[in-house]
Amino acid sequence: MSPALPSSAPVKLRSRASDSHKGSFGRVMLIGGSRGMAGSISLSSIAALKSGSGLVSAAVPDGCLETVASFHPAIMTRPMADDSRGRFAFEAAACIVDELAGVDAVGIGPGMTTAPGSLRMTERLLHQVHVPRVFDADALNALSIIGWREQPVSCRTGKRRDESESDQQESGGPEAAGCFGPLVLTPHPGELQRLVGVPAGERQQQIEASQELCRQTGVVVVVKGGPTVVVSADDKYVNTTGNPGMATGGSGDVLTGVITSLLGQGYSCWDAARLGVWVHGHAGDLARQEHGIVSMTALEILQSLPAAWSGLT
Ligand SMILES: NC(=O)C1=CN([C@@H]2O[C@H](COP(=O)(O)OP(=O)(O)OC[C@H]3O[C@@H](n4cnc5c(N)ncnc54)[C@H](OP(=O)(O)O)[C@@H]3O)[C@@H](O)[C@H]2O)[C@@H](O)CC1
Ligand SMILES: Nc1ncnc2c1ncn2[C@@H]1O[C@H](COP(=O)(O)OP(=O)(O)O)[C@@H](O)[C@H]1O
Ligand SMILES: [Mg+2]
Repeated sequence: MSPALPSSAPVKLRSRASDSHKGSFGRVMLIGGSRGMAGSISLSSIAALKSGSGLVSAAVPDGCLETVASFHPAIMTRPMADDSRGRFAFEAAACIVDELAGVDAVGIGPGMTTAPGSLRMTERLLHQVHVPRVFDADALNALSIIGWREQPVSCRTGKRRDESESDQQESGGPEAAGCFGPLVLTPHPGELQRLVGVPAGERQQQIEASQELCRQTGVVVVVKGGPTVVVSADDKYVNTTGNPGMATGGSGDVLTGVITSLLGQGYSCWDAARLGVWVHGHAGDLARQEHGIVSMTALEILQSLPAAWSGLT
């Protein structure tokens, strides 16, 4: 029996002009990975490619560069300083802002660990980078650890107040809407518990706390689950695709790449998050159809993205 046709996508896919070139569809960078978790950032990077990005780079700890590079020849890799355990070193954070010159969107977090270098990297991405960003996995854990909402941040400059005397006079703090620029958070319930302090089992309360977070900071939150709910300051979207076969390691890493790609193509955070979760769930449904709910893996979700996107063009 074939599954029911999917409900329609919440956002219309943009058409491609005949004179478009790779720069027309966004240059994106995925940041993450570590020794032992090179697969996660590879899944994200390939998902971005398969979601239409013109150019995809992966910034990874030097020690896992060859592994990440070997998964797909079209992914460019940027070696970043690593520590003795194959995680981002503190020095990696020093040059990440320069690495992002000319990049249209960034996704950070999968497989990154919460090593000191990763915490610093996340902090830089939060305060010093203003292109649209997706924070997932360990970037979310890093936010919880660094106490991102308690830090006095200038909405105008993005600097911490103690970094700039002139900011002392400015009104508004990190709680003012839009402080962090265009930013999508993609927590699963465990990560969300760390972020907002509401237990993973309390789904409705987690959604409400996420919306409060959106109101205070201007971010968009993808509350993962079955079904995933996308939350903004004044709206909620309940996704209609996906299935429990997607409860398999790496499926969220694929989503990170999909949403980052859409941000790089110019979709707003709200549209990129809604369209991203929809097509990701649709790919999951196609993977289930072909491989079954028991055996499907994140790799099959990734490999179903072309068919999922084709249904929209
Ligand atoms: N191939 C690779 O390289 C892969 C690498 N990966 C990388 O691994 C790193 C760790 O990420 P993670 O998500 O595996 O672990 P973590 O953040 O500790 O969260 C788990 C905790 O949250 C709780 N929890 C409650 N509800 C939950 C829910 N619905 N969904 C999920 N969890 C839920 C859960 O509760 P429990 O299961 O114990 O009931 C547990 O206490 C990260 O860098 C990631 O990118 C992965 O992407 C996989 C593929
Ligand atoms: N029961 C389910 N029904 C629908 N989707 C699910 C279900 N379980 C997990 N998913 C989806 O799979 C993904 C899991 O993300 P995440 O937990 O971050 O995985 P990982 O970190 O292993 O890549 C999310 O997009 C989530 O919505
Ligand atoms: Mg995850």
